[in-house]
Amino acid sequence: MDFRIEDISEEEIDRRLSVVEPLTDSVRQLVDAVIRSEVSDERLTAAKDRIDEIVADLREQQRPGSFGTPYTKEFIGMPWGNAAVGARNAVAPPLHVRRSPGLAECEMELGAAYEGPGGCVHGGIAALLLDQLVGEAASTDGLPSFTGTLTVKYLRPTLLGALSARAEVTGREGRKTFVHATMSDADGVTVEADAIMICPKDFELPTGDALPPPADRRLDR
Ligand SMILES: CCCCCCCCCCCCCCCC(=O)SCCNC(=O)CCNC(=O)[C@H](O)C(C)(C)COP(=O)(O)OP(=O)(O)OC[C@H]1O[C@@H](n2cnc3c(N)ncnc32)[C@H](O)[C@@H]1OP(=O)(O)O
Repeated sequence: MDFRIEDISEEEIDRRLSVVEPLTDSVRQLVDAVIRSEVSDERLTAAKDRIDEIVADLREQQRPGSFGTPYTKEFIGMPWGNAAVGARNAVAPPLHVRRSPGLAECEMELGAAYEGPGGCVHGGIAALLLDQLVGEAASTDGLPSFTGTLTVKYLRPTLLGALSARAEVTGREGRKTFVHATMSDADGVTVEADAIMICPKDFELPTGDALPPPADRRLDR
């Protein structure tokens, strides 16, 4: 796991987010526009050329590998490449997760980029988002948990649009945390999941000069 420390202030995090979040949102718009565009083939080809130019520009300076999850000394994580919540990741819806002890909740808007069956959310996307949420619920005490087993039950089709999701810890047993999660539309639960989350055997929390107690740690931005 990547736990590199980046010694920056919360103000600096906010400054960086104020730059990358609008960019990521524009890329999300681009993805949606490409999926649904009905302009001519010539205009699609011209769009490709313009996008290729932007890609070449961004490639001039690239981080090797993935983004990872850097932490500040105060233990604020920056999982900005994360597939479900990453501030720099246009693949992420993103989820803006609210956490309290043993609980993680969020609302989201899933559009054309998340389609599986026509007009409905892809089952793998629902599983991805619930996986993130069970991980966040299991980790509200500051210790990370990996998904050991995730069992997903699709109760009825989830239409694309406004949705909410919730994950709640239902029990703990040694390094194992049990979490129940649901995804819902306006008419109720469409998908439910049960997870066994496991804190890895040899995991040691990184230490920081000003490491706050677990309950006060902000796990990510
Ligand atoms: C800097 C700090 C950060 C702070 C906090 C930040 C958090 C901010 C939120 C992040 C949220 C991200 C959410 C994304 C969630 C993913 O996507 S995680 C990625 C997908 N999961 C993986 O890649 C996990 C891959 N597997 C592994 O790494 C290892 O198999 C595991 C799961 C860590 C377990 O390994 P281990 O510690 O060696 O486990 P082991 O000692 O064999 O077994 C311990 C217990 O667990 C049970 N067990 C083991 N494997 C399994 C399994 N697969 N299923 C069920 N039970 C199992 C065993 O039976 C045993 O039970 P008991 O005998 O104690 O009753």
